[in-house]
Amino acid sequence: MTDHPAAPAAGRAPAGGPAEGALLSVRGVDVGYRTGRRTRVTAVRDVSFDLYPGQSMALVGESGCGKTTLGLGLLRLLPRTGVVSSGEILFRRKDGRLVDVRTLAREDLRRFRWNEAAMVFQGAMNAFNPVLRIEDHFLDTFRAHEGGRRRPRKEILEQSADLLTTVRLDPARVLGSFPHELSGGMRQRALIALALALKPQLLILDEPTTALDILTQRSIVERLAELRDELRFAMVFITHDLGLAAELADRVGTMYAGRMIETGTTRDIFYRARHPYTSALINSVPPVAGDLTVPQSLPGGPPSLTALPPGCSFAPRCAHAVDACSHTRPTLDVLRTRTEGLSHAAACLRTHEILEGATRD
Ligand SMILES: Nc1ncnc2c1ncn2[C@@H]1O[C@H](COP(=O)(O)OP(=O)(O)OP(=O)(O)O)[C@@H](O)[C@H]1O
Repeated sequence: MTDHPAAPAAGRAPAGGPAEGALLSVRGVDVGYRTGRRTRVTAVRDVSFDLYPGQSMALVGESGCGKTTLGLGLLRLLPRTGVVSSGEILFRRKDGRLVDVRTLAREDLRRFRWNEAAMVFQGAMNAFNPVLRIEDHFLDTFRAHEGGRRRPRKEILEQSADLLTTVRLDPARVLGSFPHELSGGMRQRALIALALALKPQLLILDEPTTALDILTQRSIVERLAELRDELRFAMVFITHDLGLAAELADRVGTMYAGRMIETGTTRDIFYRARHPYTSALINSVPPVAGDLTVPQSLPGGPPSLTALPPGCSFAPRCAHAVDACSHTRPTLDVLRTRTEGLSHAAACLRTHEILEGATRD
């Protein structure tokens, strides 16, 4: 059963300027990488969404679909060969001003990162400088990003100790340690504490618990959810782990070949997926809820970014594809309108026809 009306699309998702009350309004963002003197690939195409304060959005999709590129692009942390080549990244700053992250000047961008938005990468070992103790990372971060009076070391270390305690680490053990002296889980927690140091309004987490054992993953995820409730930061959570997405996210965006092809509440996506790719992704792993069914593999892989099919990028792998799918590119159409960016939208020409087949409940 579904509560979706089998009605025509209610409009395109989302368009126009910034959404009222949103922390982040992403509009038509493309991100490209230079691959040679005259060659470039577009790894993220025409992505738009709104994120509201305190919301948690998971980005899911197979490897190479553009999740990390989008996350890096939002904070302008792309490698030198990468560039946000079009669109707007509108962000409501702590002082209430709306800025386009794309146009921030160097110094302003430096203040924006950590203070307003921070990113936690996969594999904290690479994020830490191996020759600096954890306490030095905190000192450097606070000093580099706090303007005005230079605070005494003791005061910063006390604050750092409090932050480490919030992620359930023992500051007496951790502050004086070098990164390699900590376990992977401890390092990842320390990195989350560091990312939260300047009370950002947005945290982008890229596979923050991959490579950790399941119990450590669980405890970090639970703590993150609690911290989000306490501190009200918004999260963009990049993951391959659909179980984690279901647990930590209010909403999910599915990415395929650089586009966001479905977005909705976590319930929409896991129980009423309306894009065959999202359904296939969910069916390829044991269910996160409901009856135990046999996972079905999804043959093939995403297309090369340099040779995208003219119509729907998923058509060559899609069991529901018809002729039109190979030449008409579907737009991300709203299927069910909700406020605060929680509308359910899918980019599939056949959404209404394949409705029943795509639902799980
Ligand atoms: N520095 C780069 N130069 C050129 N192409 C790149 C670069 N980084 C990523 N890409 C390409 O951009 C596309 C998107 O990659 P991205 O890492 O964003 O995907 P992803 O969905 O995050 O994958 P994963 O889940 O494996 O991290 C891929 O085709 C990738 O090959």
